[in-house]
Amino acid sequence: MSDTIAAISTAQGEGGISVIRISGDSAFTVCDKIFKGINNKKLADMKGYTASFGKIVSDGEEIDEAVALVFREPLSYTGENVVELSCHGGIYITKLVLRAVLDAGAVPAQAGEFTKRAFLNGKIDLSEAEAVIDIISAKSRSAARAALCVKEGAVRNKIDEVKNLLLSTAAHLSAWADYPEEDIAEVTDEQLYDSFDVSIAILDGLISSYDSGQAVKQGIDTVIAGRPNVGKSTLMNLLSGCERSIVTDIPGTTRDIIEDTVIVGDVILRLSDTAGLRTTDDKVEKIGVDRAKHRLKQCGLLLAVFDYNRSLDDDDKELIESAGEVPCIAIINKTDLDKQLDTEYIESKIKNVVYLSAKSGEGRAELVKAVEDIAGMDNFNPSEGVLSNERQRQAVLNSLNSVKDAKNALEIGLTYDAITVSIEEAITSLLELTGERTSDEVVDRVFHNFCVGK
Ligand SMILES: Nc1nc2c(c(=O)[nH]1)N(C=O)[C@@H](CNc1ccc(C(=O)N[C@@H](CCC(=O)O)C(=O)O)cc1)CN2
Ligand SMILES: Nc1nc2c(ncn2[C@@H]2O[C@H](COP(=O)(O)OP(=O)(O)OP(=O)(O)O)[C@@H](O)[C@H]2O)c(=O)[nH]1
Ligand SMILES: [K+]
Repeated sequence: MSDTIAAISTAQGEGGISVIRISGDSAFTVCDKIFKGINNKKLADMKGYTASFGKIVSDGEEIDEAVALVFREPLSYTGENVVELSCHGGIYITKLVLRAVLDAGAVPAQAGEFTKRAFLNGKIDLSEAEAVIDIISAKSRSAARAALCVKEGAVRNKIDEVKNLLLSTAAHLSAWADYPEEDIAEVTDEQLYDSFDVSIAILDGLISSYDSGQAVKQGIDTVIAGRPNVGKSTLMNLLSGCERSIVTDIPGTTRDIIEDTVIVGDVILRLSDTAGLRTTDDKVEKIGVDRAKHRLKQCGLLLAVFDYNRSLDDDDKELIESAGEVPCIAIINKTDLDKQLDTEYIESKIKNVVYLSAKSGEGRAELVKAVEDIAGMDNFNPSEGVLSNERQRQAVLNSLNSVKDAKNALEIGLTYDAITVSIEEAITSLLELTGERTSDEVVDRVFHNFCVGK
């Protein structure tokens, strides 16, 4: 019998109400010691998914009025008996109620222990548990939507599909090999190729969801670069919707890197506005220019800004060259002014070109579209599953490689035994992802990232 655990599940701070969650075999008897329901109704006698109003009493003293929600195993978040006590929000009262629950026999929950129990009791798999963290930490609608899809099994379903396919293939192969005297239909090469190709397609799809998922969740490390005075700071302010960078008509206004996080359509950009790129004798400005050049070579997205109203110079050309090294959008700014720029040259060098007036906002929608395209948003379909972290990506990658090994073994005519070994490796990697076969260490690491009460 495992301990009955308790923790404050709402944020620490003053609010309307706070919730103390209690989970475990003795949740009802523990809470009945301190919760006095109206008409002396005992929590232990209540049906699951019902509520009672009452008082929290400790050492004969009334602490607060509260509502108790009862969940009966297995129908609860953790799969165990659960009581949720909602008391008046307030740090002092809430801690007092938690103390009373602990005095009555519960033990303090570890970080993520409720969700860990949900996992151990088979309510959710590891991908779904990890999605819980993503839901809590989501900073945009699309990040929240993606996390919710995963919580509802989008990744688990894909993995199950591949797993079942590979399991039946491996079973068929070994039955056929092990019981030659039985009347088992021979596995045809077509069937094998078919199950490998289907598996590869699904796993490939999951892998490619990862980068888009990261763009939605963590954001893309984005550098705004260009000659002095092209309008980089104005662009930054346009995207962030506030005056973040200093805009003046003096070239060389921005000298250090200014950072901000903005949501562009469905994508989060972690923007850095950099010093205008030019050769300079000013010592401080030169440091800024060097930093800008360094940053734009390692970013996830380069917004290379050009001035529609000025002709190309050597600094522009140097920037165009760097554009080949990272994902890049060329932004031709100040389209409200007369054309001086050789835009044909830029179009010939950089694939994604957007015409903009950062000052008026004209062209902003096209820029949003270009950013979403680069982040792969048109193929981003969270209901098809999004791998949410490196652990998941690695497991899928390992599985994918093993399926490819199996296919390769078939192509070069290795024995069915050799093929089966690769299929089994592929399955093992998937079981690690879902947590069906994984070490305590991995499970602990997953739940280590949770807050107490979740
Ligand atoms: N009060 C409260 N609100 C909450 C939660 C909670 O634990 N308590 N949640 C916590 O994250 C989220 C909702 N997630 C939940 C997930 C499963 C179950 C649950 O009771 N599942 C049972 C019963 C399902 C059924 O009746 O069909 C089960 O899966 O067996 C409850 C909440 C957000 N809101
Ligand atoms: N007409 C017009 N002027 C613009 C536009 N965008 C920016 N400007 C003006 O161009 C000047 C320079 O803008 P900034 O945003 O400071 O340019 P910057 O590239 O950050 O400049 P540095 O800090 O020198 O690198 C300011 O006077 C802006 O108002 C635009 O789309 N149209
Ligand atoms: K400027």
